[in-house]
Amino acid sequence: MTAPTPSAPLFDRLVIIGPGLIGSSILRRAHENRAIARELVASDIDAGVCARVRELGIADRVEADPARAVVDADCVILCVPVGAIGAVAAQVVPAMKHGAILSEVGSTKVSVITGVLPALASRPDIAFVPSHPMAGTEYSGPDAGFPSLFENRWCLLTPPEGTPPDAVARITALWQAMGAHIRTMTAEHHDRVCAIVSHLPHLLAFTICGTADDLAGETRSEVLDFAASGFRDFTRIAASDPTMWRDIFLNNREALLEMLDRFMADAHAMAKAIREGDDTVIVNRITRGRAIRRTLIENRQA
Ligand SMILES: NC(=O)c1ccc[n+]([C@@H]2O[C@H](COP(=O)([O-])OP(=O)(O)OC[C@H]3O[C@@H](n4cnc5c(N)ncnc54)[C@H](O)[C@@H]3O)[C@@H](O)[C@H]2O)c1
Ligand SMILES: O=C(O)C(=O)C[C@]1(C(=O)O)C=C[C@@H](O)C=C1
Repeated sequence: MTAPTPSAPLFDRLVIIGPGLIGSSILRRAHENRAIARELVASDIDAGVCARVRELGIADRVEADPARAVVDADCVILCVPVGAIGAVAAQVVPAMKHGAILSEVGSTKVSVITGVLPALASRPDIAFVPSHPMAGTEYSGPDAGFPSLFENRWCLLTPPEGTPPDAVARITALWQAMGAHIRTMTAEHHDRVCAIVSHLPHLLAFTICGTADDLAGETRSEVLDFAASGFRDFTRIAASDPTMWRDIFLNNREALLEMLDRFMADAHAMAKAIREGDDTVIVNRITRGRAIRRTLIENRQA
């Protein structure tokens, strides 16, 4: 009796451009589970990041030149800030092999897809499958990543119309191997959803920290020293990377401003209720917030 042949890995060569928090987490998981890719290659614009990824031993090969890194890859995932994705796609696409898959993990989608499409115009053989893992932390860089980052988290796919279903199925399998659950949607819907559940909360956190800090400066008082856990929860989010968040805000401008307008209208309604002593409006608003938190906790436990 012959031993069963182990099934081939999902990808022969998987390339991560930008092995920071997200890219290095993908590498770590794929390094642990060799059914994901036979060979892992990483490339970064920052020589220090390349050196650190070599030290960490989470890629089989590290290339400073992204065009060299992607040669013969089955799948290339761009894990760079949103504002750099289009330019990096233009650098790597001409060097990609026939029939390979290009993916990216940007936090916004409409402008990212618009930015990548020109690079693909002369390469109809390359399938493009944008993805967005709804997982992260306030830390960045290759040391911040960890293999379980995507476990039990959503990963949103926004394949443009006409993307070959086989490529979507392979990127789905990749994220499932990362431990994520998949949802497919249009880029426009993605950007509106992320504007309210991710981008606006970050905007509020950056702003409230700035307001409190200004107040401390103006009154020369120690307001921030007394911050208890409520304010500290905001400061965790506000500690996120400035380049990443500048790019997200500027690249999801319309949806973010729409959600900000809605939020400001609701905040004004709350201010009016407080001014007028309308306890029904106040209590209703707080009760809704509490119910949302409880539902999230129950769903995560399920
Ligand atoms: N941090 C999160 O919570 C989170 C979650 C989901 C998606 N994302 C998205 O993932 C992407 C990466 O985010 P991150 O948190 O891993 O960032 P990060 O800063 O940890 O890593 C980004 C890496 O990209 C490199 N880079 C930047 N420009 C480059 C270029 N032109 N060519 C090659 N490398 C380049 C940087 O040197 C860095 O090593 C962003 O698009 C972000 O919007 C982030
Ligand atoms: O947990 C965090 O610190 C995050 O900011 C992660 C978070 C989010 O807002 O939930 C941030 C940006 C992403 O595009 C996806 C996830």
